[in-house]
Amino acid sequence: MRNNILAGNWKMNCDLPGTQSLIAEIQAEGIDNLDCEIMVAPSHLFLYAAFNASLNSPIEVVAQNVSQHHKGAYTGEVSIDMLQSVGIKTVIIGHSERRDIFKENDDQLRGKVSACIKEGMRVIFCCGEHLDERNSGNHFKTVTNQVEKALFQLEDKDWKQIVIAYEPVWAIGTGETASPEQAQEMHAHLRTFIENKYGGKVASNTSILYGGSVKPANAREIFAKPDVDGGLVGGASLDANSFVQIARSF
Ligand SMILES: O=C[C@H](O)COP(=O)(O)O
Repeated sequence: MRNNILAGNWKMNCDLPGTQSLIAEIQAEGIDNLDCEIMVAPSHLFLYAAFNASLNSPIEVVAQNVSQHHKGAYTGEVSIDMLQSVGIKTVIIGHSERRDIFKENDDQLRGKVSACIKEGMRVIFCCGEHLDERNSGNHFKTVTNQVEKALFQLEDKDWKQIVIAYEPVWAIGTGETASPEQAQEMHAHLRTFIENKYGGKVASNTSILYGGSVKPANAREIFAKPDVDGGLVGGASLDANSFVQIARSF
């Protein structure tokens, strides 16, 4: 049985006081009886503070990225072991900003996913097409390729640690949301793609989140779709009231 999940990706926003106060504001909105897991992804620098601020609440603090290397001469990188040592159990991998701006490729993402799974981390794996890929009718192929290249080395049992986030790049931070029908169509396509490789049990137990300009006004309609199991939210996650409104939209 798969879970509903709402994850807030804070990207490169919020300093230390801002991180602590945003967590306190989310808690103050009243989040004890939500019908979803609730996660926030602050900057690496403030993960430990965020982890401490979230203790005794349903909020899980997760990381925005991780190195595929375990230790050594990788200036500026953060390892799985470092994340785990400050209480982090889940990491976002393959966000389109990591792919497009920082040129992370399928091989690196596959390495990151494999390393995380081996070390017991949960992974929120992002995939999504650019506008030209959708306009040329290649969006299904683009997205299934991303999933195949980074995830299809995994064994059946590993999928308990995988969450997928479908984020059409043209809908990220643009105010332009995929319609609920477009989201459902891609999520169903992905689930069938996973089923063809791993079988119905793995496919039906994998949470698939939608990301791209999710806000309180559109969340309920998107989350109502049968193959949409929640959201990965950027901009609207930086406002506690909006974020919790979205969390109440399941
Ligand atoms: O990780 C989150 C996505 O990039 C969506 O961002 P957004 O909600 O600001 O469009």
